[in-house]
Amino acid sequence: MNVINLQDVSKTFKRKNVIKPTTFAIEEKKIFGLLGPSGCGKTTLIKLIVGMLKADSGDITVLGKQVPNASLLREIGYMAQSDALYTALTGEQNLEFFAKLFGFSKSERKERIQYAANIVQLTEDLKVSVSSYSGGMKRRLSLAIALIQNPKILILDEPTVGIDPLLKRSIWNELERLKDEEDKTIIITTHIMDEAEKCDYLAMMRDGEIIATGKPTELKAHYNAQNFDDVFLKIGGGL
Ligand SMILES: Nc1ncnc2c1ncn2[C@@H]1O[C@H](COP(=O)(O)OP(=O)(O)OP(=O)(O)O)[C@@H](O)[C@H]1O
Repeated sequence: MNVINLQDVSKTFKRKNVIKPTTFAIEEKKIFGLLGPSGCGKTTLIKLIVGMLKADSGDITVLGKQVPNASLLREIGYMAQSDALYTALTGEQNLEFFAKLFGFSKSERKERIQYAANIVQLTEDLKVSVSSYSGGMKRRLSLAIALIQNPKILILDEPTVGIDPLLKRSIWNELERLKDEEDKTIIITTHIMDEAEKCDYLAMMRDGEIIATGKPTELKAHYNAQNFDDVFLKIGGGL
């Protein structure tokens, strides 16, 4: 079943056509990667899906509902590229704030905060003010916030930038577990090739267009390419 459907979706900023008419669907219980060079429109596309931007034309549905729809806020955990955190508060207070927004009881909040902090290895730093967090810690806290309401869909904009390789691996293990054991659908933007390899499906983007889609192995085989840089080159133009 498809949980996200885009039909002829386009977006223009000040005469610049950032998303050309785009149609695609994302299947449930999969990790779906959007891969492409800086400025190709990945963030814009996911902001359209989340409902933060309005498309100029076309239709977007998430879980059968037309976007934007307030009831979808509960179902989508969104981690933006720039961290939207309350820096005067501690990590725990940030998590508490978002958990309260979603109406969890006190005991549920405690459980969700422990879970989310543990996933991103921030448990030890929960009582520390976010103003003294490093860039990587802020990314981790943003990921924890995206997980807090236990959403059906996770949309993560370059979630592992600035995160060390060991933690990156454990975050990926958790994403795979969430998909396999908790039936989550995960959308991730990246320009890191080894992350692209780990996705179930990839959409390769360039200049506001999806230029190829498929399973990572299929894409490489189809273009007789060693890696995704090669695929981009073979389609025409580089990363
Ligand atoms: N609010 C805006 N107003 C005008 N132009 C914008 C706006 N947001 C994005 N753009 C432009 O749209 C294009 C696509 O940007 P977008 O952030 O979607 O790319 P991206 O693929 O996510 O890049 P990156 O990997 O660097 O994050 C860029 O040329 C950007 O300058």
